[in-house]
Amino acid sequence: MIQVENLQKEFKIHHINKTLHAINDISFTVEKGNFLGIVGKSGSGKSTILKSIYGTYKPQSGAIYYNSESFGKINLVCASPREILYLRKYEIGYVSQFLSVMPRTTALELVEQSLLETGVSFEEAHEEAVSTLKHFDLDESLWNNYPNYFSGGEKLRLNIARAVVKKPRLLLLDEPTASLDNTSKVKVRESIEKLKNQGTTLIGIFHDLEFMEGLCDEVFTMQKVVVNSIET
Ligand SMILES: Nc1ncnc2c1ncn2[C@@H]1O[C@H](COP(=O)(O)OP(=O)(O)OP(=O)(O)O)[C@@H](O)[C@H]1O
Repeated sequence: MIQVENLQKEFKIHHINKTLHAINDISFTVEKGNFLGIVGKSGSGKSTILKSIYGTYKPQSGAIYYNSESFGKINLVCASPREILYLRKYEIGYVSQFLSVMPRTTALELVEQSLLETGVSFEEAHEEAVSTLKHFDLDESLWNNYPNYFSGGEKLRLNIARAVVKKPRLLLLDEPTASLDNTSKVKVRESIEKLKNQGTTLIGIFHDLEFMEGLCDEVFTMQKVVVNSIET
């Protein structure tokens, strides 16, 4: 489903005149329906990999071949912004610890919108949104509130609900359980298992290794980067 080949991403830090090598020569493959866990020290480049797959970052070299339902085999490193937007809408989901909210949009509307943009009817979007929010135990009194002032855990559960409701083909998880209590973590785990059973391919970063136990099919360990910045 995903084949990452010799991926390299660097950032130019202009004010200190340095180039920072975030990831260097990363290669791995994820088969359809499998879950790859990425582990490694803080700053080793785990999020950079996920953001490169999601099209947020453009790597300097290497390739990310994704087996798309609509486009066939596509190299995400060279994909056009239009293709990336299409894939984000219909095929690839991303969950981070942070929720990006839309002004004057309630929690329920955010989850509904996620489905509406794929072309389903309002009734279907509403029904699915309600059952997903219930599944993640987001208190019903919050559904019609704006999420700006939600707690960290509430935002996170909403963020996960938004991605999961679409049942994406590929789901990228960037520490989605970071600020959750144990009960919520179990809910997330259940959803991941359900998605896996439905054939979703997953790549996830978790600091909580216990959480990954028995969930991942494979684990990719980032090597410690000894020197990752050079003068330019
Ligand atoms: N947009 C950016 N601009 C400049 N440097 C960046 C940017 N994004 C990431 N980096 C740098 O790239 C390196 C890798 O960051 P990344 O967030 O991928 O690491 P990580 O392994 O996910 O870390 P953590 O576990 O702490 O979240 C870090 O040194 C970080 O400072």
